[in-house]
Amino acid sequence: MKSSSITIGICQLTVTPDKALNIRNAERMLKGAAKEKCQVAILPEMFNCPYEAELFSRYAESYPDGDTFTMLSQTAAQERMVVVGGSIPERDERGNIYNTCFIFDEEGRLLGRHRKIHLFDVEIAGGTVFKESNILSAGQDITVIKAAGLTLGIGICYDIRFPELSRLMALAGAKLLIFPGVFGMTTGPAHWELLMRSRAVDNQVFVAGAAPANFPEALDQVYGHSMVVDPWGQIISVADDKEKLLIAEIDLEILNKVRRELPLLQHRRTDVYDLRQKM
Ligand SMILES: O=C(O)CCC(=O)C(=O)O
Repeated sequence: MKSSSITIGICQLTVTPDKALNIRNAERMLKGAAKEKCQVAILPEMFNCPYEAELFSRYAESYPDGDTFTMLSQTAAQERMVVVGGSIPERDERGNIYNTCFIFDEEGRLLGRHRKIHLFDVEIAGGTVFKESNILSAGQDITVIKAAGLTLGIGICYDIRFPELSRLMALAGAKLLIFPGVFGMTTGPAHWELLMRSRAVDNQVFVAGAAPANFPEALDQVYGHSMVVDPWGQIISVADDKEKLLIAEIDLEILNKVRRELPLLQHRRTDVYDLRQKM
């Protein structure tokens, strides 16, 4: 492996109604990623809880208490690997519930936390109907952190549809954007790959999308297709809808080459338009 690159692993696991089983599965796949020498392992959105709004409150945990946090932190420390904990329902001290990604470093310490900013409130005729804001509160912060010698930007699922967010993360130095996400069978086949590749090309960054595997007995079928895209917009690794550990190499030489040859970010006309983070 080159010194300019790191290996990441996406754990595309099956999420069942059994929370304890989901946590054990996540631990098993994280350990599998460590065996493959991944420096960063990534779990999907809501990996401890089926994606059903009524269940979020029942499966929620308050940091630092809870079986999910304990497993994430211990596994990160035991395997000396950064763990990007997909997301879980998180309850704050006032009882609000967020869709939150917790990130742990190689010592098992909490590195950062991303609360999903854009809530998925949609009504697609003949397809998906969902109103996350009935149950969830929205995050207010943009999450860019340094881990494993790399700057990471984290968004969750619907967050990927908002190019401003990805651009702000890229401008803050993120070289790998990570989106745990559960796209269903309405928007998944139409938009998942398109969005991953668009954000990669827009910002000349690597993009990793971490989805759960499809669980045939689930109420709603999910699309799966975890993938990693390079800064040229090429898919370098992709799963189908089955359980899989997806490995990819993030080589910053590729990113630097793309940015050198096609200096998109330098060509922005900030004298004509501007984009600012508010808080
Ligand atoms: O944007 C989409 O099509 C899917 C988003 C979603 O399922 C979510 O944010 O939970």
